[in-house]
Amino acid sequence: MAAPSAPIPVALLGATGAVGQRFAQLLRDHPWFRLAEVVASPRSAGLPYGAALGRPESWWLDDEPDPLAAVGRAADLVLLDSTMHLESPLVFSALGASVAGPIESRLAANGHLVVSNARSHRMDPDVPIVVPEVNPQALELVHGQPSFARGRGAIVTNPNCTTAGLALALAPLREAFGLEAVYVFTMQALSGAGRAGLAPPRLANDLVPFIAGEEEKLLVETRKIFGDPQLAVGATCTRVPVVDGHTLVVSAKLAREVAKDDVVRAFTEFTGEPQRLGLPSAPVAPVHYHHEPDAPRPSRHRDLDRGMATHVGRLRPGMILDWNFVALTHNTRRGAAGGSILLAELAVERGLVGRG
Ligand SMILES: NC(=O)C1=CN([C@@H]2O[C@H](COP(=O)(O)OP(=O)(O)OC[C@H]3O[C@@H](n4cnc5c(N)ncnc54)[C@H](OP(=O)(O)O)[C@@H]3O)[C@@H](O)[C@H]2O)C=CC1
Ligand SMILES: N[C@@H](CC(=O)OP(=O)(O)O)C(=O)O
Repeated sequence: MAAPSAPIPVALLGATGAVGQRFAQLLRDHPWFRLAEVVASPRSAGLPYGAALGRPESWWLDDEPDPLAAVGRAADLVLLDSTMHLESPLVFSALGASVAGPIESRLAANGHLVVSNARSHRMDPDVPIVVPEVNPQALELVHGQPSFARGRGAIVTNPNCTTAGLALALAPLREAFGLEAVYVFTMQALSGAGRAGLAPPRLANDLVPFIAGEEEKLLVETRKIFGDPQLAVGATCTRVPVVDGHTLVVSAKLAREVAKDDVVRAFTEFTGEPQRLGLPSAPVAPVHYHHEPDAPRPSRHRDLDRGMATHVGRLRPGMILDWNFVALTHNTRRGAAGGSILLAELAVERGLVGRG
């Protein structure tokens, strides 16, 4: 498709949080979108965005230490309160789930397409959870949303950051061989817990073998993305002292017997609609297969292909389920802000932005 004739103005809710800052960084030079409105809590509203980001313990992107350079011209925008009227047709939400639900619903009713990272609406029957390479057809669900049917806006979501990486790693196997059951053990980065995880004192020389609600979300969101309510998905989720990048140890039972070469080929040949359409944030390959014995590792692999791919390695036959492997995904790029921006590009391509 042709790029929009002029950049589309976008609003960003939760602009000061860990995911919001990643959005602003990724939007700085985006060819289709221009960050025009930034929204945060009442404690930040009224401040220039750059000044809010410069407050002590306010900047969370370890890979770009200067907030003003990271967000560019958006530093001059004044932070709005979430009750204020927004002009932008496209709204990205990086709000905490405790406040996101009603704010996102009101904006959709007012004609905005809301692309949300929050879990608040993910499991609503008429709200799609979309991983653009895996289930782009799910965008059709918006036609069932009352606001959309009235010619107004809609809500679309990307999954939980762990689910996003799991779905990308499983999709090639499911597509090529069929998938019957999955067990996943996760080692999740500190940035997954937002500023609560990144603020000092950071977890060190320790791990936390529990993340509230995460194992349940992995089950229900994976089933919804694959449209398979029977899929068996077991999980144990842990927090480890890595800043960015969720690492998953996956065991998968396939619907038929296959050789290792076939599995590797399924990973390496997997591609999707973002690649076919040449969307600006699409990774060259959604899944990168690594042959080195100690790959993938967060520090070496999470940023490859702009942090938008899932990295798979250590593939070997399993004693309990058919195949074991390790999958790594950048949680605030592909798992959050980058995944949302890719989804918004797909929504633009489908004509879902600017109806209201
Ligand atoms: N971190 C990750 O890897 C992932 C996170 N998510 C989801 O993304 C969302 C954001 O996460 P994260 O950035 O980590 O969270 P943070 O806690 O770092 O940031 C929360 C943001 O919400 C704003 N906010 C809080 N209360 C209000 C309010 N009443 N009105 C308007 N804005 C408000 C905060 O503004 P202020 O600074 O003014 O308080 C801040 O900008 C969450 O729903 C999370 O579950 C999803 C996938 C991955
Ligand atoms: N729970 C994830 C991040 C997150 O916020 O997930 P969700 O958007 O599903 O609440 C983590 O801790 O790494």
